[in-house]
Amino acid sequence: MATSSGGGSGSGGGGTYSYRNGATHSHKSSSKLDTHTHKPLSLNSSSNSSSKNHVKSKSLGPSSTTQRRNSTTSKDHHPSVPGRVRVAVRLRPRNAEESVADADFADCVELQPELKRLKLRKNNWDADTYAFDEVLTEFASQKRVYEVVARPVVESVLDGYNGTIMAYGQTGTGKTYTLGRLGEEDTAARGIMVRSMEDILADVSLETDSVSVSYLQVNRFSTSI
Ligand SMILES: Nc1ncnc2c1ncn2[C@@H]1O[C@H](COP(=O)(O)OP(=O)(O)OP(=O)(O)O)[C@@H](O)[C@H]1O
Repeated sequence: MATSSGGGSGSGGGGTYSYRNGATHSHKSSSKLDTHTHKPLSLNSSSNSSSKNHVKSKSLGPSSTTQRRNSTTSKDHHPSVPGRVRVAVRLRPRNAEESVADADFADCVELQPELKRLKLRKNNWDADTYAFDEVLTEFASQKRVYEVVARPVVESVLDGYNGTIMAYGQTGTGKTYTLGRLGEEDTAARGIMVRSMEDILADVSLETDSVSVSYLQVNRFSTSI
């Protein structure tokens, strides 16, 4: 949803898409994009080892749900239509500069996490409301963001589906923080990429599976890998 870049007046609303089954998604926006794609992050089993009781074929389609592993978490995390794009919005805390300037974005952005809605006030009498699959406040931990946004996609990848996690938003809204933080100083700060790799590597067999990873950053007309 292109409207998930909530966070007016320089606040940090970053949208996060997650998607599985390998379809592409595009939207028209001049925002900078960070893309963490699971398609190149492919899992290839080099043998038909029976040591794994779940399928890792990339050719599985949505109709192959009967072949999916019996994962309660997968089901729990996919209460909605399987295969559709899910969109979350995360608001970052004010930074020091904004605090000093007493930026008033709190007055124009109102998160309603229970209702999974974000309200953008245009003025005292008018507001637009946007619905999301997840609404993550400035107090949401990296762990929580991973669990609600990325873990379902990682589990789908481990079931043999393609999946994509993409963060978008204007500069400084927290895309790199959300996706790319390594957490070297503080492991609680680990971002989606590190946590995804941890879960994937914990699940695969290093003897029989191969894992490749790529991380893309799309900035208007340029892409860096
Ligand atoms: N949830 C958060 N909690 C605390 N600090 C955050 C959070 N999100 C972002 N920040 C901080 O905000 C600043 C900008 O974040 P970040 O670099 O991730 O933005 P970005 O969207 O990747 O920007 P750019 O598009 O310019 O690369 C950083 O200093 C980062 O540490």
